[in-house]
Amino acid sequence: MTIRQAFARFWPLTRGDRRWYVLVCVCVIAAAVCETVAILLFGHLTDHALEQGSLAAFWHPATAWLGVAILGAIIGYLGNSLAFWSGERFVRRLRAHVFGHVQELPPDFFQRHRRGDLVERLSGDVEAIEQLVVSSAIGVVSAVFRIVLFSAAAIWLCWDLALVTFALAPLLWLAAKIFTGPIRRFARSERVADGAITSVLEESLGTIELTQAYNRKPAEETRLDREAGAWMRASVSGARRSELYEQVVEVLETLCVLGVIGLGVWEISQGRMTLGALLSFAAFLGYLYPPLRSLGELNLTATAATAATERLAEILSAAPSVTDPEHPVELEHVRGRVEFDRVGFHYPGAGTPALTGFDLTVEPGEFVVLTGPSGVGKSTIAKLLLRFYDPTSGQVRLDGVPLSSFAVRRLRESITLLPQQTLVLRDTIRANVAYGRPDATDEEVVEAARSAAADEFITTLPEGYDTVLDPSMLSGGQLKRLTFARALLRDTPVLVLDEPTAGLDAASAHQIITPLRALARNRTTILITHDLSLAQYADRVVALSGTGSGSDAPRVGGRLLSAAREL
Ligand SMILES: Nc1ncnc2c1ncn2[C@@H]1O[C@H](COP(=O)(O)OP(=O)(O)OP(=O)(O)O)[C@@H](O)[C@H]1O
Repeated sequence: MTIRQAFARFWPLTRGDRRWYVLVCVCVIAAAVCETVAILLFGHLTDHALEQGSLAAFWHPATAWLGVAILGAIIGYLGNSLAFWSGERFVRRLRAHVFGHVQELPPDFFQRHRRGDLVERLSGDVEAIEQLVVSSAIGVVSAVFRIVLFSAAAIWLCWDLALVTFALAPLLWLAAKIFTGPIRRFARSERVADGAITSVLEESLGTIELTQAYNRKPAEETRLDREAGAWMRASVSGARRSELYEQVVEVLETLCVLGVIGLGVWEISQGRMTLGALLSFAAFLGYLYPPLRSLGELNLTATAATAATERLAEILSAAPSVTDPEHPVELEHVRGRVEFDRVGFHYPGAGTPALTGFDLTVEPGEFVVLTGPSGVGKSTIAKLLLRFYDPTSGQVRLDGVPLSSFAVRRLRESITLLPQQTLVLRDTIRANVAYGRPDATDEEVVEAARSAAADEFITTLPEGYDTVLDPSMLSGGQLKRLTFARALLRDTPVLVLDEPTAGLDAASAHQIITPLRALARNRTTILITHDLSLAQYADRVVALSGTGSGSDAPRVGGRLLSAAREL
């Protein structure tokens, strides 16, 4: 991606803030004008006060110089503060934009990308793009204006000396051009290595018990060291190139200063120039080189930022797997009839289908246990019902209407999923229970917790419902009951539970039976499990065969009495 493409990709996000950038540019220009006036006053002071030794000639230009310096300082302060503020605003907006997009992406996207790398893209890469889109853009305007202003003043003072100075500019550009390619390469490697380091740290800290129990400390350290080595090589090589560039520029500048002084001495000896004019000219040179140099450096910064741009653009180009229809069907009074009609599904990029020709109808209020061998597609059925994906063939319907006819948000308001993993937040117990219904009253939260048999252990915690949850302070069964309370509070007509007893010992699994039945009461419930002891509570058991199609297990009086035997 070129700088121009990278800039064009993210510039539209600055809409609404551009007036602030214009104001920053105005401040930068005003500050440069103040500097120019100050330098001219310095020349005047040299010729009229210093050379003549006249104190009377000192006061007037000195007062004016001080006034201009104070004005320049105020404008500089306002401009720089505003530039910083608007840059950070852009970072915030860009991060929110990418984060909003990431939240709509399907589960397989998160399986393909390491979480640490995504975190790095949302933090470091976002800031690098700010450098390109806001700071560099303002920097270019500022540098160009200063160059024009100081050049005009230098030409006005002494045009032949100015020509010597300008002869150097193409050399500076050439140097920047030579160094751009390698610096960009190293910047890209550094960004990738940053992501890899965050991933290793995140994975390693997440599995710390496994690491300790299996004595894998040295292996984990080697893993981090490998990524850190790649990062260090890229970082040091990039810094070396940048430093070399700086030094080359220094030498070029010295060359030019010597040329100017030599020529200036000759001009003074010929009586064509005063000492004040030469000193002013040298001061303009001092002011002219930083913006000239910063143009080259901005090119390098922007080049380095394109690596970050590519990484964020990759996220933004990943499309959500489902979208809302143009005219969504309104969902009111959902009864909860769920139908899978000849459903086939292929995960993006997978070689074999996860489901083929799957049929299942669950009547409103029915409690169905879904079982079958591992990998047969049970969790996939839950994902299709929540519309994380649309089926590749066939249809999933709710109350007879295809799921794709509903707005995704509204559909998910009617279905509650309890995923296999017990997901809790580091927040209060109250906030955890009310996660699916933040507007619930305290009474409703307590009521849900009571029905889920969670109230009994919550009230023994030091601060009851206000205790900030640390998952290690509760048992697996208690955490599960907490998520049941969360689901109860949502009170949706359809409920999907994915392996609620997975990871629980027999005693904990037994503890969740009563809350589970409370949860399933009066709503369409699909319970995915390998644990056939749960089958006795269901109206029906559906066993998925290896081909992915469903078959109803025999029922006795509407209730399966010995599920294990029948299956
Ligand atoms: N994101 C994915 N990309 C590609 N293939 C996938 C993805 N997720 C699941 N699969 C595959 O789809 C098939 C069905 O997976 P699914 O998780 O639905 O099975 P399951 O019956 O729930 O298994 P288990 O009982 O072990 O949880 C499996 O072969 C699995 O490897």
